[in-house]
Amino acid sequence: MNTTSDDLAPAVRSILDAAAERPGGDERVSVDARSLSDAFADAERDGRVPVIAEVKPTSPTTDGSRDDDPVELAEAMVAGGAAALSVLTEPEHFGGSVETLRRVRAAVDVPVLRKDFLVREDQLDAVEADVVLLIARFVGDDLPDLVAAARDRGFQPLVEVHSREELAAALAAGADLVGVNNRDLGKLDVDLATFESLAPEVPDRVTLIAESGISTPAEARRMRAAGADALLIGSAIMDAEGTDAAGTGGDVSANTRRFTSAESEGDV
Ligand SMILES: O=C(O)c1ccccc1NCC(=O)[C@H](O)[C@H](O)COP(=O)(O)O
Repeated sequence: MNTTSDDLAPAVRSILDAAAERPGGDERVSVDARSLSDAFADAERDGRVPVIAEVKPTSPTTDGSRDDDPVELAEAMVAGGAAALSVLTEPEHFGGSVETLRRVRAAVDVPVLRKDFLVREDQLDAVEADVVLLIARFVGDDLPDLVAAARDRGFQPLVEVHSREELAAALAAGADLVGVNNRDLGKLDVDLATFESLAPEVPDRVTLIAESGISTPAEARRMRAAGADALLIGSAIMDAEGTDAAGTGGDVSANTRRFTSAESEGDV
């Protein structure tokens, strides 16, 4: 595993350069985390597809941005049946912040994932969250130590992979929450077949999440049929393309409901 400039899209190289500079927290955090697997089980019991809805104001692959209050967006996602939320804390390329995550987590009672590009242990201490993302491709040989450091602080580490090699590294590091990212961070292409090819290699004991590129209820069903315990969905819920001049976009609650009800009778 390596992350040389050659094998990363320029936007992703820029994200990683910024991440390397970003400071950590002043004090070690200790989190009383809300259980992600309980939240998924609750959703299944209610007949909702377990969805982690992402508060993602913008991104390198999004035209424009949504400037609505992130807390209002988060509450609308929960009203739409989201089992959990993901909040970008990366400021320079995604319009996120640790303060946004703090406000969202205080306003909702579902688990909240901190979505960022963490590369050092001290960066775990920047803000409390229930789940933290560790991207196998970016942390390389530090993955086992970062998984342990996250757990020591009370976080549930979600290890993101995109290849067989990264999946093997995640399992060797003891990950029990794995996300398969359908987006190739080398080219930024999205291919849902990525999840379909890796899912059969994942042991049943692992909670498996399909990430990125899910844009219709039919695609949500496709990922579930391939073995996804839950789905991480950002762009299709934020619907930034539908934003007006004030940065206000489509109905996030209705957008979320399309996915959480994707397996309900009558849905097409
Ligand atoms: O979303 C991007 O443009 C992006 C670009 C470069 C690195 C990472 C990127 N996204 C991070 C994510 O993992 C997604 O925000 C998340 O999986 C949701 O994806 P989507 O539903 O396709 O918005």
